[in-house]
Amino acid sequence: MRAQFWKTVKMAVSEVSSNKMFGGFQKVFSHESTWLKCKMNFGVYLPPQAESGKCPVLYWLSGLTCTEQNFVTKACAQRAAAEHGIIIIAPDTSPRGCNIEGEEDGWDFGTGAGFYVNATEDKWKTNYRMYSYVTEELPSVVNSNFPVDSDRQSVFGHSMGGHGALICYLKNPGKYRSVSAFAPICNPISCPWGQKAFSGYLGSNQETWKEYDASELVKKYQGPPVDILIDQGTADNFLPAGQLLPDNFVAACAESKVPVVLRMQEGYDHSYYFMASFMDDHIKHHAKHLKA
Ligand SMILES: N[C@@H](CCC(=O)N[C@@H](CS)C(=O)NCC(=O)O)C(=O)O
Repeated sequence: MRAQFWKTVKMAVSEVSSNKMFGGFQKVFSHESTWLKCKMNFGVYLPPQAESGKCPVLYWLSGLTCTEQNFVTKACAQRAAAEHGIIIIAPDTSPRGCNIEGEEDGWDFGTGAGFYVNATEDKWKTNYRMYSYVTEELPSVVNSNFPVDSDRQSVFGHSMGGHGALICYLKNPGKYRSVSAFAPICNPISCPWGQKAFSGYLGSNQETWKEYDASELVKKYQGPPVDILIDQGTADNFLPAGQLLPDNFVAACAESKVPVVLRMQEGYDHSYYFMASFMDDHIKHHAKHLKA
């Protein structure tokens, strides 16, 4: 029998599903989140290399309306993760079932739309703390339950989660080795989705919003050299709708001399079909940094 030393650690998680894939396992676990005060699911892809030793870890943050299932079933990330020996963690996008009035009223706020911020408004602040959940609680759960090399972690994501990845990276210099995003909401304080979410979770003082806006945060970034990769489809209908604003982020990066590669991908939309098409590139980008 192969060594599975990490299974001796006390498990604070319970397995929901497990499917062998590319020699490793795509699993889903649930746990009781202390920070969010509810039960949360997260996906874990364990590459074959995780059977015999520790592997670097890549956190994926999904977009509006998603659960952990969207990435697990539609992103086509497992083949490259197996090839490079990287564990991928894919959490849900918000707390669920907290019985907060208005939580289920729309698809772009409340359930499925946590925006990776720590809410400060009374109604939301007890549960909607996705920033601390993905940067602190979840990594400690993951590090204590899976064969993770915790010094080697990176983050990427899509849309709301692409922005989440950028802010997790920019707010924590040195914590993540690399960052990338698909069609991120680059400047939430200047777009309808972001303005709705930030006014709801953070209140009316727009100065506090800047602490969670990548185009603002990059202007004051001081940390290790950055190598940001962003893919954006030209046929993404949220681009002309002014929700994504990649040019604002690129301009802010130029102002602060932070290098960024924005690739405009001809004819691709906002969907997981688009992301699946470039997923290998993103995992290769992270592998370069995680294994350096
Ligand atoms: N409300 C629309 C748009 C929401 C949307 O496009 N969400 C993106 C993230 S911003 C997504 O990943 N949807 C789930 C999927 O495509 O699997 C819908 O529910 O389809």
